[in-house]
Amino acid sequence: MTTISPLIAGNWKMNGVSQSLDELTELANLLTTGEAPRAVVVICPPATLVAAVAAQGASSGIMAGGQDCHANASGAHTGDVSAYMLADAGAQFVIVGHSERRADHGETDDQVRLKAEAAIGAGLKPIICVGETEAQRDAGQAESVVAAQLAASIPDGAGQHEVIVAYEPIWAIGTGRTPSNDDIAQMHASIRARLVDRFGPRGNEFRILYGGSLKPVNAREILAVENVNGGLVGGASLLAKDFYTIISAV
Ligand SMILES: O=C(CO)COP(=O)(O)O
Repeated sequence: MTTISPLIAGNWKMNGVSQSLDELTELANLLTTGEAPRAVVVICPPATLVAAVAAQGASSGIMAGGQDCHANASGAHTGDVSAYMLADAGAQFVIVGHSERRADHGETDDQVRLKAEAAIGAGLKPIICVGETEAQRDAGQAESVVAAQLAASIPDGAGQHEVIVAYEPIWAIGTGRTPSNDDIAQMHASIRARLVDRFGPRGNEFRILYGGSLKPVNAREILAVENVNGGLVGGASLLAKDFYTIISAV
C-alpha cells in the first residue's frame, strides 16, 4: 500500500471575518513553534478571506482552499466564484459537493463533477464530498449511496490529477455524533476499493478524508483508522488550539 501524506482541512463554512485571522496567526505560531506537523494543513475560509489566508498562511505552510466554485470560468453568474478566481486569490484546494451545498442549492452529482473538472482545469485540487443521510444508513444503503455519488461526482480524468475524496456522513456533521471506528473503516475500505476499481493502482494514492464531528477528543482514534488519510473539520477548525490538537493527532 502506498503511503499517503495525511491532510487536515478546516472548513470554516460561513464563519469568519477579518478578525478571525487572529486565529490563523495563532495556528501559524503553534505550527511553527511546536513539533513539525505530520499533515498537510489547509484552511478553507469564506471566499472573502481566501486571499488573506493564502498570503498569511504561506510562511507557516498553511494552504488556502475555497468552499465551492462555479463550473464555468467566468460569466453572468451573480454571487458565484470560479475556480480560476480562487486560484488567482492564492487557493490551492477547493471543496466541491459539500452536503450543505447539495442540500441548500440542490447540487447534483453531475454538477459536482463539473465543478471538480473546473477546479482541476484551474490547477486546484478538488476535495469531493460524499456521504449518506441517517435514513439511508438505517436502511442499510450507506455504501451504495456513497458508491453512486463517487461514480458520478469524480471526473474520469481524476487519475491524472490530485483529487481528494471526503467521506462526510450527513448525520454526523455538526451533531457531535460520529460513526463507530468499524463503520468508518468499512466505508473507507469500500471507497478505496471503488477508486482502485476505477483508476487501477492509482486509486491507492487518493486521499480519503473523514469529516463529521471530528474533534480533539476523537481525532486520534479516527485518524488512525485504516484508509483514513486525514480529516475535513468544521466547527473544531474555528479555534486554533482545537484545530492544532487535531493536526497533532495525525
Ligand atoms: O461539514 C464538515 C466539514 O466540511 C464537518 O463539520 P463539523 O466538524 O462541524 O461536524
